[in-house]
Amino acid sequence: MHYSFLLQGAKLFLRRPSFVRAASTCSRPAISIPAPSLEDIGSPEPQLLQKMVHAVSARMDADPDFGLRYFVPPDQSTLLAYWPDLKDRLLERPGAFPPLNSIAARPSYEIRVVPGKGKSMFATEAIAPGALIARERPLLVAPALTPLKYSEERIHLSHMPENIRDKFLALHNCKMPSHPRGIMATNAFSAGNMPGQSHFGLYGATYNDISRANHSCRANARHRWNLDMFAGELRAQRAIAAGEEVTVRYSTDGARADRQEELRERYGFDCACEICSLPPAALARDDHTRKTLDDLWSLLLWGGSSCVQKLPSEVHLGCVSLLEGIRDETAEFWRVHAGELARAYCTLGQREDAVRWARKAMEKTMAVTGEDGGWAAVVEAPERTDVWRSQAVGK
Ligand SMILES: C[S@@+](CC[C@H](N)C(=O)[O-])C[C@H]1O[C@@H](n2cnc3c(N)ncnc32)[C@H](O)[C@@H]1O
Repeated sequence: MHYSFLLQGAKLFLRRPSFVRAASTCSRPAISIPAPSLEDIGSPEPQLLQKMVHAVSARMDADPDFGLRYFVPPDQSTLLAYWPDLKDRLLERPGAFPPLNSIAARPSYEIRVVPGKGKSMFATEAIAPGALIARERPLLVAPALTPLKYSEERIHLSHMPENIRDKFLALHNCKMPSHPRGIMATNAFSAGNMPGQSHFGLYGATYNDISRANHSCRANARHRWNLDMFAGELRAQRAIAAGEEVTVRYSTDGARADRQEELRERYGFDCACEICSLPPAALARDDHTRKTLDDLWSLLLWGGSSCVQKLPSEVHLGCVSLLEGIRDETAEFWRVHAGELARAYCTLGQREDAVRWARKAMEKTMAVTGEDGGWAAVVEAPERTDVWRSQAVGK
């Protein structure tokens, strides 16, 4: 069975954490978490993916009406390849497919060629953490989890309006020219699950501009899918200087060797970012810290928000200390830990620290969700918010 699931920025499955006593090698505070037995929980891992693909394939083979369908909105701005039902569900939403001029944002980037990297995105002005860099209607939105025979690019292309087909074909293809989904495999970002669809509903979005953002293991920007606008957004994960390259992290993490292998295999390049170029001793520390943070993150995802809130504040301080030690700006990590620290300092009535962490939580939440998550009010006047002194101390 040939299938394809190749998306940037999509962590499909959690790796099983090998749990965590961290940081002793980088003279940071040690973290010791009372972990549930993850061996007991087990992990879905690849069998689940395969089962899902087989299920789609079997249903398609049994039911000729279950094939992919195509939709082009009146402004011809995009091609949506969808499973039956999705179009109606999408179009039922108020204001679905808003016209292009209503989603436009003033661009703060330009695309230039960099030798060895191809087309690349650069900031044309200073960009604040959490701020919008680009908002763009994709050229193509298509299911990410599809037996290959149903979703070759040439089939999508035959439905694509001419003006966007030329742009799509001009995108980089790091696979062999004959690869049936090479352009999508190189350029698609996750558009998440579409409404009303479960595992068949995972979609990928391919863009004219956003797909020009290159990878860095210390990315300064993050992609998110905005279903209401039927558009993708790039937001800054940290302050970006005018002239700096705008980078995203393709779906890779862990130690340098693992990242390098995945990037070479999936995207055909050797990463030479500032982290991959660290000298050996610093690299060993960085690898260890990233692995620790990834394991902890997997645990938090398994445990959900209640697990996050039960962790002692020292754990969040320890994580922040680890993140600062490796200068990692991953917004997902930061928004959880900074948010919990802001809550803790609100509980203690320590205004200065509460505001400091609330500002960080606000910036990172903006980068992830496009909204401030209520943290702007805490930054403004913590004592006027519900979170101030509201939680039991010593939870
Ligand atoms: C999504 S495209 C990014 C835009 C691409 N540079 C272009 O010219 O359209 C992914 C491809 O860009 C290149 N690329 C991305 N990040 C890179 C990096 N850090 N160093 C070198 N090449 C990179 C690789 O060829 C990769 O397959």
